[in-house]
Parts: sequence; structure tokens; C-alpha cells
Amino acid sequence: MDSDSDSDSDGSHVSATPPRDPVPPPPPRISQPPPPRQVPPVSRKVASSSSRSKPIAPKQQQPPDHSEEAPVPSSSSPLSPLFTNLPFRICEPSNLSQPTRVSSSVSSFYRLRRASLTSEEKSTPECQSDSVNCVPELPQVVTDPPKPVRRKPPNLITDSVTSLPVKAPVFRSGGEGNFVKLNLNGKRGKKFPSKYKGASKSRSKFAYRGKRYKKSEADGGEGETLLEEESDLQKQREEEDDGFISSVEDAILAVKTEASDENLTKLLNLVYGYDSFRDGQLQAIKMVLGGSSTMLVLPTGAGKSLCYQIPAMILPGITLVVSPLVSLMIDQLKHLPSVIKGGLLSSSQRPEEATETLRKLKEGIIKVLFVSPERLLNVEFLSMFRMSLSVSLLVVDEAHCVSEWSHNFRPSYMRLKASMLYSALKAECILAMTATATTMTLEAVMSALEIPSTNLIQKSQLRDNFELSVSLSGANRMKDLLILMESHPYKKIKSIIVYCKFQYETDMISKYLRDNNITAKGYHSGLPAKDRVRIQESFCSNKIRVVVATVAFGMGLDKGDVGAVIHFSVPGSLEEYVQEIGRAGRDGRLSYCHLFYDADTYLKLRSLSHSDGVDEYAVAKFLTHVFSSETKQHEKICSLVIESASHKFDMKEEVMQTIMTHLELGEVQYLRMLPQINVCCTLNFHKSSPNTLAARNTIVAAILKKSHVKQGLHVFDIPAVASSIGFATTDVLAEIQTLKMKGEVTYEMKDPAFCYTILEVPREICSLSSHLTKWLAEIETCKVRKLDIMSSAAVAAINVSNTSELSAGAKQTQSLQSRILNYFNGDGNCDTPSKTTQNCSFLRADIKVFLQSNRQAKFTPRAIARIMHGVGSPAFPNSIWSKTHFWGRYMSVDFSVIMEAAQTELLNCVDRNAALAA
Ligand SMILES: Nc1ncnc2c1ncn2[C@@H]1O[C@H](COP(=O)(O)OP(=O)(O)OP(=O)(O)O)[C@@H](O)[C@H]1O
Repeated sequence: MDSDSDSDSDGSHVSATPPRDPVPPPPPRISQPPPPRQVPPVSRKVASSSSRSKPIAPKQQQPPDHSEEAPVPSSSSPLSPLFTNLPFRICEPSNLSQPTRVSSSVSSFYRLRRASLTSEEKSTPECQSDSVNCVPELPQVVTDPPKPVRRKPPNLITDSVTSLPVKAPVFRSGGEGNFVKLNLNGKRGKKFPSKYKGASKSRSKFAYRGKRYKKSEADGGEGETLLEEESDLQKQREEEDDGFISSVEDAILAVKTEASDENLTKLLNLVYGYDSFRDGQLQAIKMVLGGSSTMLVLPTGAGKSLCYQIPAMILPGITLVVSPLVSLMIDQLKHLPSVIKGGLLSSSQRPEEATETLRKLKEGIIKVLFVSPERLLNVEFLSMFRMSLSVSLLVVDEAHCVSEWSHNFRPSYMRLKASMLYSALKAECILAMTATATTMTLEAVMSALEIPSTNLIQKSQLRDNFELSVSLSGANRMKDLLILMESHPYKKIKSIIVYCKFQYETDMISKYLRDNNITAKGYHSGLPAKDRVRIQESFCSNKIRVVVATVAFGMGLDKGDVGAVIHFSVPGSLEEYVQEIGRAGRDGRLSYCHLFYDADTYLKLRSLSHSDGVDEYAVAKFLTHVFSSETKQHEKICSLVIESASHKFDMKEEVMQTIMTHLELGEVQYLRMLPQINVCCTLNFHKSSPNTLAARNTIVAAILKKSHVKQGLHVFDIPAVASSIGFATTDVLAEIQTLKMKGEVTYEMKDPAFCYTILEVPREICSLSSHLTKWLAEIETCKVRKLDIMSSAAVAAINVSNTSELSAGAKQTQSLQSRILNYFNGDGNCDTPSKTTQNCSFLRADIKVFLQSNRQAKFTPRAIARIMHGVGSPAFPNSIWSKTHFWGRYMSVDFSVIMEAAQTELLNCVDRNAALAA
């Protein structure tokens, strides 16, 4: 497989349908519809009065830190044998402190999971023996778990990295299992019995009698008596739950009357079982309850979700949560406390599921709705809010995605401009949340969402329970990984994530680990959704010790006892690094994060950073096509077939989407984007004749007019049909679907396309394309710089381990921590010298030979530079061009240097051809 083509850039392809619950949810018990709005008496000055919250500092250029800089070691440099430079503290287990026990009242959770199974499911062998197999594949759209979950784990995560060196290690034996919500063991119940000790009297009684009942029934004994007892217990349980719900209602009412610390803490304790809020949580909740839009920056695993869940219980209207990944939404939906009814809407859902969610939303059953940015601003969705629903709070999760200067910019997030959100959704308040944003990113996000600089709550972006280490690696990286995993402390850690860059690596490494008796599975976005769910759940229930994954795994993963995160390759940025190590130590205990630094991989990733770059004339050609003469009619629905356009303009789909979104949301609104659909439809009429149907159906009549007949089938363009009768493309699609249900037609769709209508034609395509190209070039440069900064931090940590008195582990942790904190507190733009070469004597000669041997192709300087860097593009795919002798040969030479040389050689070539022709 080609390495760059299967790189998981960000996991955005991850999509899965939410799990379907085996039993239909009981009707909601919390008062519905939502009570009338009562604004709690919270001071709106909360943010400014807090000593911790601070306004965004003005942009600061980080001084270059050359003292720790080192030349990138060549991959051919000899490897230090058996990790002589491994920075771990090697201690005998006897010297280590005992694992911190986290008390967790899990019996109610177990009961909840059991209760949600039908009796047949409870008795299936899978359910008895393998909880993973019991996990439904298709998640249910609306959560309505039958029983409340009450847990009481401690508040372990501290707020900031203040004291260095790192805390004394708390030895992780791994025997405690998973203390957090993703634990699905509850289905099987085998791992929990010892924990029932701490459960309430009535619950342990229930668990015990349940067993007795089964046993005596099997014996053919006193079934009836036991049935009575069981029904008594059922009643008792219901009374208990009614009591619980009314206590929650009372606590909610108390907060509505006065949103005091005490009342909020009572509610927290009742619903979540936690004794206190973590740093930043209370402040954020009060801000939101007071109606102030807020930017919340807390480290990974600090409990950001709670900052919208609690307000959602209090505020009268709906809380909308925008998330970048469907898998993330599913996880968050699953983890809502039972007293909050949740739902999900995403573009990957089946229409019936979406309809059901919309119905529940209208009926007031759903209080928290997770929605993708694409869905959020679609016309149908918006009209529903305009007509009947009120949005009390709009949450932008992973808010850094709004900014093009973040590591994970999403064009669809550009749609979340505050002006649109306030006017289209009438959202009363916005809460933007992230764990990883530089000052520059925060400024961009807050400006887009119109959050005042005084409303920033920002804590340290790094937890202090990581031991961070880096070692130099190379051709023997897999062996190095195995040695690491067999050495202390890794060999005792029960839950480990290994991050790598390419999909093929996940399979290769997991197989290698399995061959060496380590239970491991590969995970990447190319796997079927069903397999991904299964792997994640096996990992969460500790059936798999190691998951070897691309970036597609882990965002939002809340498994408390992940004890180590290992980076098989250097991450693309410090943000990515912090997000990924953030999967470890969420239970507050010391966790270990090791990074294998390999210069070849760094160069390869640097080359890949150029795969989104575009040239001005390509952008101009693209714009000319978008605004071509056929598309200019007012209200005409235009379409751009993605695959052919991508090939024609040599632009990746995401780049075209970024440009289109900019044309919609930039200073001038040139166009309006419509839902992306397959535009080419081939229709086969079965029952009635086409003309009979057309006589009573406007859409069919339009289809007959606009289609051509090929082998008896009608082939047509959906936007063309829709435009001709002034309908939306979705109306045409819905009608075809209805006809199919009636047995009238069958159809096939192809050619996914961007659909849009033109609002204004740009007066000067040239200046617009120049502006767009400059902007895209800045994004490209920003991406490369982020990688350089990450690489430089890793190299500095390797070098620093030989230069001071501290132990290697502590020195490296300290070095990486300070780099990370400086980076996030500055504008993220530290001056890091590039590690690529600026000149190469044979480059021009090689380009010349390359051009001569490929006369038939139409190259651009960028296309040549990509080939020399071993990066495929839509018009020059790896499958064909990786066969050339020059593929990836100049990876170590700066991309712009190759582009320049290619430009000169291409001009020489044109001159030579002209001379020959003359
Ligand atoms: N006050 C608290 N006391 C104890 N545990 C808490 C508290 N608040 C949240 N938690 C727990 O912390 C864990 C992490 O919470 P959450 O998933 O919201 O983190 P996050 O900040 O969104 O992390 P990430 O950015 O990595 O997704 C959850 O298991 C949650 O229940």
C-alpha cells in the first residue's frame, strides 16, 4: 500500500452509526417539556473576577532556542544499542509505592447494563463469555438508559503543570481494571464482584437474590416465591430510582433559584458522584448559566464535558453540541448521565434515524443534541429551530478546528461563525472548548465565535502526571518497540496505545506484537465501522492490552487506566502529541509516554505536509470553472463532480472544499453551499409507464425532460432536474426514494459532487485566486512549521538527557513540558530552523532527465516537486508515479528549492521545443 495515500490525516473519515439499544427506552421521567426559562442569579462578572482567567496575551514571537537544538540525526547513524539512551527510571517494583486505589461504586453500572439486555441476550453464550460481542453494532440515536448511574471516583486530576520535576511515580499494576465509563464489563459482570463490597445494602441484596432465583429455577424448586421476591425487589428499585430522580429535580430547582457553589456541588455529587469540581469547571458552568459566551481551555481528561452537561440540566432550551467526529459524538452520547436525554444527528445517519431524532427533538424529549457542523447549518435543520425550538447553549467541542492555524482545521467548522449561529439558530450562549490551542489559534476561534477576550478560562494545557521520554530510533524501530514494552515500567502496564502514522503500520506492528505474545490489535479509519467499535470496546474492557492505531483512534476516548502511550513516529505537531498522550493517565496516576524519533519518518511527514499545496493558476482555473457561464443563472443549482474536478485541477477534495467554503463564508458571499449528493442518477421504471407517472408527478415529468435514455434506462443529472422545476435536490431524491418504496422504480446513483448556487460572480477572478492562494500557502507553511517545532522539541529532549544532573526521565519530561507550555502560551510560531537541505548539485540534471523521459505528461513545478518528494496527488497518483526512478529521491531537499529548479527546467524545455519547432 502506498504510504502517503493511507495516512490517517485526522480521523475525519471515521463514521459510524450510533449503537442501537437492545431494549427500547422507557418514556422520559424528568419533567417534559422543559420548564420555562429561569435565569439563575449568576453574576456575569465571573470571568473577570477570577484570578485564574486571563485575557489572550498579544502575539509574542518565541525567541529561538538554539541552545537545545541539534542537527537531525541521520537515519543511517548507528543506533544506540538496547536503549542506552532510554530515559526511564528503572526501579525495582518493591521500591515503588502501591497503586492508588480508586474507589468506584460500580454495582449500579453493572445493574444498568444487565437491565438493558433482554432475557434472551442475557443467556446467550456471547453475553456470558464475551461482552464485546454483546455490544450492539448500531448505536441507538437517543440515549435513555433505564437506570441512573452513580459513581463516586475521586477528583484526581490536578489543574496545571506547576512544579517540576515530575511527581513521584505511583506504580500502576494494571490490575484494577477500568474505572471510567467506557467499561463495558458490566454486561458480563465477571470483573466486578469484589467491588460490590462498597455498594449499598439494597443493591448487594438484589445481586444476591438474582442469582438465587436463577439457581432455584434451574433446580425446578420454589420458582413462584422467588418470583414474588423478585417483583418486590423491582418495586424497591423503582422506588429508589423515583427517589433519585426527585432528588435530582430538587437539586436542579435549587440551582435555578441560586446557582451557588454549594448548590452546584450538590447537583454534581448527586448526578455524577463526585465530591468537588475540578479546576475551571465551576467557573465555566457559572459563566454559561449567566449567559456569557465562554472559551474554555482545559487539559485532556480534565472534564470539559461536564461543563455543558450541568448547564444542560438547568437551562430551559436545548443544548447543541457540535463535534468534528461521528465516533466522538457517539462516545459523548453514551456517556451522558441518565438524567440527561441525548440524541445525535450526523450526515452519515440513515434517514429513518434522523427522522426519529428530529421527532424526539420536537417533542422535547431530547435535551442535549450532538450534531455535525454540516448538519447544523443545513436549511431544514435551521428552519426547525427558527419555528419552534430554542437553543439555550451551543457548544463547540474541539473548537480549535475553527481556526486554520490549528493542527486540525476543518473547513466545515468555518461555518460556525457566531453571526450565523446567533442569527440562524438564535443561540443564547456559546461555549467553545479545547485542550490544544496556541494563542494564535485561540484568538482566531474567539474572534470567529465572537467570544470577548475577558471570557477566556484557560488552565495549563498539560497534565502533570506524565513521564515523557524520547529515544532515537531507525530501521529497527519495531524491535526497539518490543524491547521497550518488555522493559520496566511498560511490561507491567495493562493498557497501552501505540500511535503510528500510516495504516499499513498498524497491521504490521500489531501482528509483530502478537507474534511476541502481546495481545494487540491494529486500528485505523480504513477498517469497517463495526470492527472499529469492536476493537475499541475490547480495549476498554481490557481484553486487548495494546491498540496500535493511527490518529483515528482516541479522540475523546475516556478510559481511565491507559498507562502508556507510545509514539512509533513523530507526531505532526505538539498539539497532536498532547492530544494523543492525553489518552493516558486519565485516572490521575502517573503514566508513561515514549516517542521514537526517526529522522526518515520526519522527512516523509514533512514531504506529506506539501500535499495540500496549490498554485495560483490552478486556483484561477478552478474558480473559472465554478463560476462558468452555465452556472451563472440565479438560483440554478450547480454541481462539481468531486473526482473529475480533483483530477482536472490536481487538487485534493479537502482543498476544493476549503476554497468553496471560503467562497461561501469569506468577506463576500459568492455562493451558497447545498448538501453534497451523488448527482448522476440512472432510473429504471417498473410498474407504470414513464409517461403515465409523469402525468401525475411533476418531478417525474421533469426527469423525462432532462434525461437521456440509455439501454432503456433514464440517465439524468439531479441538480439539473431540481433547478428546472425550482425544487431542492433533496426533494428530488426524496421523491425517487418514495417511488422506489412503491415499487415503481429502481435506481442507481453515482458521482458525489459539491452542490451550490451562485449568489455573486466575482468581478476579478485573478485577484480572488491570488488572495486564496496566499491564504492556502500560509496554511501549508503553518503545517510544516508545526512539524518542525514538534521535531525540534523531540531532538532537544534527546540531547538534554546527557546534559544535567537529573535522571534521564525527569530531564526529558522537563524539557518536553517546557517546550509544550512555551508553545501553547506563545503564538505557536517559534522560530525553528528547517532540517531540509537548501541545495543539491544533481537536482537540475535529474529534473531534466525526468522531463525528457516523460515528455507526454503535462507537469507543473509543484507536480515535479511532489514526485521528487514521493508525494502523490490526484493527477499524479502514487500508483503510477511511484514507479519512476526519481520518486522520493529528493525528500531531504527543501520543497520550494525543487519547485524553483523545476520551474527553470520546464521553461528551458519550452524554449528547446520552440527552437526545434522553428
Ligand atoms: N469533578 C470531577 N471529579 C472527578 N472526575 C471528573 C470530574 N469531572 C469530570 N470527571 C471525569 O473525568 C473524565 C474525563 O472527562 P471528559 O471526558 O469530559 O474530559 P475532557 O476534558 O473532555 O477530555 P478530552 O479533551 O481528552 O476529551 C470523565 O471520566 C469524567 O467523568
